[in-house]
Amino acid sequence: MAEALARGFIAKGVLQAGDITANDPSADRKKVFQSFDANAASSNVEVVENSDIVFLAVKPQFVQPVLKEVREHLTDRHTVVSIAAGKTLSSLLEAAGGDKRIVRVMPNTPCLVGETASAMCLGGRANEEDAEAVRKLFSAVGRIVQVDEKLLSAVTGLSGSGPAYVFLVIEALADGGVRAGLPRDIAVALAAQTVLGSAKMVLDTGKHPGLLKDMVTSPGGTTIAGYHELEKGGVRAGLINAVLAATQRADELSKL
Ligand SMILES: NC(=O)C1=CN([C@@H]2O[C@H](COP(=O)(O)OP(=O)(O)OC[C@H]3O[C@@H](n4cnc5c(N)ncnc54)[C@H](O)[C@@H]3O)[C@@H](O)[C@H]2O)C=CC1
Ligand SMILES: O=C(O)[C@@H]1CCC=N1
Repeated sequence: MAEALARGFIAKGVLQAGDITANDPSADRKKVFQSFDANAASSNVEVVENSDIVFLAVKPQFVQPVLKEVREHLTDRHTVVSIAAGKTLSSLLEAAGGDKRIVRVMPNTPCLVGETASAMCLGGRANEEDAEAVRKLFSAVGRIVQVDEKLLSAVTGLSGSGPAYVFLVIEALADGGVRAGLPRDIAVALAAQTVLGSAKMVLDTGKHPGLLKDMVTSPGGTTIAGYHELEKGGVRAGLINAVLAATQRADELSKL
């Protein structure tokens, strides 16, 4: 995620590569950052010393140890942004010290292509200036909304994890095309463009997705024949349950 965010911010010109300093215990991961001209640090403290906005993009179980490692170096200058699933503002503040400016963001991987769906909430002494700085970064790579922290697990279950569900849908649609005789590359391209175009119609028209579905569905036609199979297969309930299961898992992670 750190790489996807950094590459996205640079691609959209909201940061220069030289503005970014990253650390990772893995030498290979550091080389990835250097490959696009970001600075590699030799410690997390060095990252904090070189940055105004400090991103915490480690796995949830490493968030508290990393914050404790750098807390003495976090000053009034710093906005701390955690993207870790399930790590609450109160646990972040406890590890960082209560007087810090902390923002929780739940992004998703399409930030890499400038199309993230992200949500944020503010904690500690974080103020409107911090919110604006984070909004500026994430709006450059997609959309960001501000929500109450109690909704962040649901955001994680829907848009944080959601790209995986959509990739499954694209893969399965392409498999259907292959089963019906299309070459794989053409099937994947048509499936992905269909998802992209449909998503754009929802966002651009503001019309209810059910209404847009009805516009495709001719009486006695092809679409209703296919659509009936999706309902028989429980696709709708499967997607609802996926979001719910991931939301519950985010809640569980917040209690660990
Ligand atoms: N992958 C995704 O789609 C999303 C992930 N997230 C959150 O982002 C965070 C990172 O997830 P991923 O990027 O998927 O994981 P990842 O495992 O790909 O990246 C984490 C990186 O942290 C490094 N690391 C481990 N210990 C460290 C330390 N002490 N100091 C500095 N770096 C250290 C690891 O070597 C690794 O390169 C997680 O907390 C996850 O909940 C949030 C939204 C979406
Ligand atoms: O699977 C995960 O835990 C992370 C959080 C949201 C997306 N990926």
